[in-house]
Amino acid sequence: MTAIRARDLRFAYNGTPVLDGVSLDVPGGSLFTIIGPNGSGKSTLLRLLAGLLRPGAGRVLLGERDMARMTRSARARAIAMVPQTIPDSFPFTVEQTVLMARSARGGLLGIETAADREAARLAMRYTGIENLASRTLDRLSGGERQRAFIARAVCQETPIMILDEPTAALDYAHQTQVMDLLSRLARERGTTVVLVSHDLNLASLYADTLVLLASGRVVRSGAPEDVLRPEVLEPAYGCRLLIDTAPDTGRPRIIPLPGQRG
Ligand SMILES: Nc1ncnc2c1ncn2[C@@H]1O[C@H](COP(=O)(O)OP(=O)(O)OP(=O)(O)O)[C@@H](O)[C@H]1O
Repeated sequence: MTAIRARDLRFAYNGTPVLDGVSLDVPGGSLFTIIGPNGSGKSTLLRLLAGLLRPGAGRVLLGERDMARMTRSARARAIAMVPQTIPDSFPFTVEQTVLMARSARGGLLGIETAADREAARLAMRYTGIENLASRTLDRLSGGERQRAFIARAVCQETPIMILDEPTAALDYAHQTQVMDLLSRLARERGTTVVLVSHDLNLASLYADTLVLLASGRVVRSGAPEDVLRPEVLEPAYGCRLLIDTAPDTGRPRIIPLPGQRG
């Protein structure tokens, strides 16, 4: 089943084109990763898929529903979004932040039910931040703050979760913890997870489907071994890459080489 269908999406900021006819199908209950060089339009594409931006042309369909016709609250019940930049001056505790997800689902802010608090507790446990529940976000490290926002998205209990570089501020242990968690959400709850990542090795390990974007167009999409190939990646990124197969996982392993591509 296809959870999200994008058809010929075009988008420009103040007349400068950024997406130039992007079409993709995101399979339901899978982990879908968008990769590509800086400025290729990945965050813009995510914001269109989340309904936070309107395409200049083209359509986004959630199942059979046209995103352009959905109300804001219908979108909030369908999609949870974890943004790329997480504010560092955020005067709320971790628990309050996570509970905000319930008002996105239609509850009232500040009037949480026991079920809301239980959902928040579970989301914090899932993301390993239960012990930080009463700390305010401005007193957390970048990685802890990132996990608090992921917990908020988990607590929203939506069928679709969209995350912009969710592992960017995390050390190796927390990168794998977050990616294991997102994989579990896809396998156990059937959540459709769409994310942007610059970490091609993590993408190789965890993505069911990869899409490579360059200059606002889809260059290649498919299984990691079909996309993570030197002849595909090197022209897109403009650098040299050594790609082999990792002996223990059998997945493509990507090592950047010094110097630019000729
Ligand atoms: N609000 C904005 N106003 C004008 N131009 C923008 C805006 N946001 C992004 N852009 C431009 O659109 C292009 C695509 O940006 P986008 O953030 O979608 O790329 P990206 O692939 O996510 O980049 P990165 O990997 O660096 O995060 C860039 O050239 C960027 O400068």
